[in-house]
Parts: sequence; structure tokens; C-alpha cells
Amino acid sequence: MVSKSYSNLLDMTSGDGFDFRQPFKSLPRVVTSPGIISDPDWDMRSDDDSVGSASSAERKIIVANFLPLNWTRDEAGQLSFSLDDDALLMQLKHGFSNETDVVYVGSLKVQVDPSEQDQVAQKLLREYRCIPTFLPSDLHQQFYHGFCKQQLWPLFHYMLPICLDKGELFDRNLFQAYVRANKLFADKVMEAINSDDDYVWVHDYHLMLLPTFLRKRLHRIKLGFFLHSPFPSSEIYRTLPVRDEILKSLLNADLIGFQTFDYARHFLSCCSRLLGLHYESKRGYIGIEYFGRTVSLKILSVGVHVGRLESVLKLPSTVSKVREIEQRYKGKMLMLGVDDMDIFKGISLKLLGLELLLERNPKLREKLVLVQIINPARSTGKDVQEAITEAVSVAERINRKYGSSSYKPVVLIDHRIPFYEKIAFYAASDCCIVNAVRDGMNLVPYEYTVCRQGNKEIDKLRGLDKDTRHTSTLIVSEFVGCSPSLSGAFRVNPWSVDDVADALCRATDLTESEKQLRHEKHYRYEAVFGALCFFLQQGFQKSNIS
Ligand SMILES: O=P(O)(O)OC[C@H]1O[C@@H](O)[C@H](O)[C@@H](O)[C@@H]1O
Repeated sequence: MVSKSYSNLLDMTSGDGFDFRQPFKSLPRVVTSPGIISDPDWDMRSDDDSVGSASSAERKIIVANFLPLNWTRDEAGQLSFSLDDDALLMQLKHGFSNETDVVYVGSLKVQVDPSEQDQVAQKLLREYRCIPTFLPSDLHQQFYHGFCKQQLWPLFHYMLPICLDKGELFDRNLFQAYVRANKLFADKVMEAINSDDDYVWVHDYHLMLLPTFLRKRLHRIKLGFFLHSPFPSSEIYRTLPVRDEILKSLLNADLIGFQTFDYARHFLSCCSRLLGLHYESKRGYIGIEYFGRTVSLKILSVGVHVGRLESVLKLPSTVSKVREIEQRYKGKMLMLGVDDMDIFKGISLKLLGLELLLERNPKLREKLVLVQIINPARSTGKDVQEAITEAVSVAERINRKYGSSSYKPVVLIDHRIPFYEKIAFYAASDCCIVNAVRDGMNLVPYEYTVCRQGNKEIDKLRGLDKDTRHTSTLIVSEFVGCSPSLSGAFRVNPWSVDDVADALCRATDLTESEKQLRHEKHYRYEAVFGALCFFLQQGFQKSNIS
């Protein structure tokens, strides 16, 4: 069945015939009959499309660019999949009750031949409750590597496209690919929706047009959107040629979640300055009136799953890795950086800070090591390649200047390492530094703090008793979302190499009791508030959407 509204959407994907700026007129928000929605104009599903039965348990449909799945292909070309327990989306599941049926919709990180897609889709649904979107590879390229990574990602991290010849300028073809991809995701979400009680929770900047497509097709949908990345100041956001389309689409959600108050504030400024909308703020609740609907805004900061980190920390492989790392760097202060390879992580600026520190403090040479773990880049852009080359070249220069045959001040680990090994590095490091020039939240400081608290096995390894107070030292850029919550960290302006070098220097000079106090401040926050944040993230509850 192709309804009138559906054909409009098809028009829109060809770049004309549909105006995103038309809001949806208010229809009654009351669900009149539980179960299958019967309004044919809004309900695009057929019975065959549905996943599960109408009487099944509460269902959350989590939509994200990538499914939380790892894949491998054997020599015969046979694909196999496994759940990626480390994926943030998997962590969200821990907050739902066992009765909740969680279904994921998203892309696979591997291209699947059309002849295999049905079989793979059935298997993934049956075994992992995952519904793959199977974007054609040219569409994925233009949507993800084009519009998302080259245009939205920089802008949302405050970088304006000023270089005309670098392919940074707004490209309407790439935007159309973004529209087409979002529509394909919407098709798959519609397959997953089974009843009016299902909640759809859309994640991140890749899918900002999904609320429009979904609201158009199922007006009474219960729809939340969570932005993992920053939402920039209105002065930056307003430069986006499709600013109204995206803003209005987000307003088609019932609930919009942001990592920090500042990002929500920027969003509100955009709504008021660009769309002339009013909002109401009362007792921690912010509501925007939008064509007869009230859209709620919430701060739902992502946190870490403390229990999961603790269970990995306990593994014998982790404990023996901690021992190995501590022996390798015995007698040296171990500093740690853990970043994805991305132009906004400030890795080279961090290294320049270290270089200045060693230049100014000869007595620290041979005494400290920075281990910088760099997860492989997801973006294929030239800018990322340049950032890698730059970081490697600064690290080599530092090692040439201040290293020796038995000492390297900088150790770059530029490949993915197993999760337990990362956890072991956290546990073994005296100091952790996050120097991003902009980042939505950044969970590294929280993971580091939990791991430094250690456990009985690690204390035993170090010959410590159960009353030992633990220590940790954090240096954190003031431009990352988690920064305001870390009152015991050295906050730095990552653009100031002097500032970074000073913070590194102060970190080398802390007394034991200062390190304990700073650690305890963060650990208390993490164990109590961090867990709360984590569950708030699950807080896409009935009360949030009336
Ligand atoms: O780099 P991608 O694939 O666009 O993914 C973006 C996301 O990457 C994650 O690693 C970050 O934790 C998120 O904050 C971010 O939004």
C-alpha cells in the first residue's frame, strides 16, 4: 500500500516536491485503541511486516546508525555475527527490565550481497533482535562518509566550512543521500513497530530526519531522540543551509535528550531565533510548544556501567595485564590517553603539551611515559589522515629529542586493543588526559576513575591491604561534555599548549593525599551519580511521553 503521504516522501528523496518545513498539524495525541493502529493514511504496516505479536511485552525500538554487532567472514565467504558487548547501545539494554523486548534497527558494518540479505536479516532478528537496514554501498558512502562525517560532524563540533576547495562546502547531493538513508531507516522502524505501546528511541546526529519520516507515517508514535554529539551554539548552527529542515524534524519527536545543559540551551536558542518558538521551563522540565504538541527537552547524560567495568576488571586476563603493564613502566609515572582517531580529539595538541613539559623540566625526562591509545578512525576523510600523520610525526619528534635506547616518552598504540587490555591500562595509569577540542560527553574519565578504584585482586598484586585509599589524576579539556562533572580534575584549554604543559606538570607534583582526595571525589560521583545517569539514559519511560 502506498499512501498519499508515502508518495510525498518519495518525492522528497528526489530533492523536490516535499517541504520539510511543513509542520504536522496536531492530531489527537490520545491512543484510542490499543494494538494495531487502524488509520490507513498513517499506518504503513501490513501484518507481515510486524515483529512479534501485538500482545507481546513492552517493546523499545532502539535505532542507531550502526547495530551493536561484530562480524567476521570465513574463507568460504560465510558471514557470522556476535553481539558487541562494548557498544554503547548494548550498555543501554542493561537498564531495561528483563520483560522489555529490545529491538535494534541500524546498519551493519559490512556490506551484504542483496542475494544474502533476507537470510541474514532473518538470522539477525531471530538471534539478536536486530533489524539491518542494508543501505546500498554508494548511498552509505554519501550518507555516512559524506554528509555525516564531512559536513554535520565538523559543524556540530564548531568547525565552519571555510575552505572552498576541500569539499567542505554544503553539498545538496550529499544532503539528499542523508534524506534517502533516513527514509530507509524509517522503513525498517515501521517493520519493527508492533503496537501503540512501543517506544522508538532514535540515537544521534546521523538520523535527525527520522522523526519527520516516522511522525508522518505513524502520527501517534512515541518517539524520543537522543543526541550523543554536541549541539553547537546557534551562531554556528544557523550557518547550515538545511537548518530548518533538521530543527523541525527534531521537533517531531516527543522527547529530545541532550548530554549537557549547554547543548539543550543552544537548541532552544535555535528554536527561538530561527523558528520563533517559545518554550516553558519549570522544575527541571523544558517544553516547547510546536503546532499543538509539546516537545520535552531533557538532559540525559550518558554514564558508564560501573558493574560491567568491575566485572572485566576482575578477569584473570585483566589482572595479569595490569601486572605486566606495571612492571613494564616500573619507576615511571604512567600517563594515559585513550581517543578515537578524529580531528577533534586534540591528540597532537596533547603531545605538544608533553613536549613543552619535557623541554621545561629536564628532571622529568626518563621519569614519565605517555601511552596514547588511538582507536582506528571511522571516518575516511583526508582531514583524519592528516591528523594521524601529524600525531605520529610529533610523537616521533618527542621520542627523538627526549628518548634513548631504553626510554620512549611517547608510546602510540594505533590499533584496536581488546577491551580487557584497555581496562588494564586504565587501572595501571597514574594519570589520564582527555584533551579534545570538542566532544559530546567522553566517557574516558569515568571509565578511568572506576578502574583506578581497582578490586581485591589488583590490590593484592600491589601488596595493598583492604583499607588502602586509591588514587587517580585527571586532566580534562574544558570543551568536553563531562568536564563540569569532574571537580577534582585539572581543567585545561586544549588550544593552549602552555596550559596543557602546566597541568601535566602539576599532575606530576601531587601528594598522595591530594591524589586520593581527587580520586574519591570522582569515584563517589561516578558510583552514585554516574549510575544514576546511566539509568536516566534508560529513562525514556512512559512518564516522559504522554
Ligand atoms: O563517528 P560516528 O560513527 O559518526 O559516531 C559518532 C559517535 O561516536 C561515538 O564514539 C561517540 O561516543 C558519540 O558521542 C558519537 O556521537
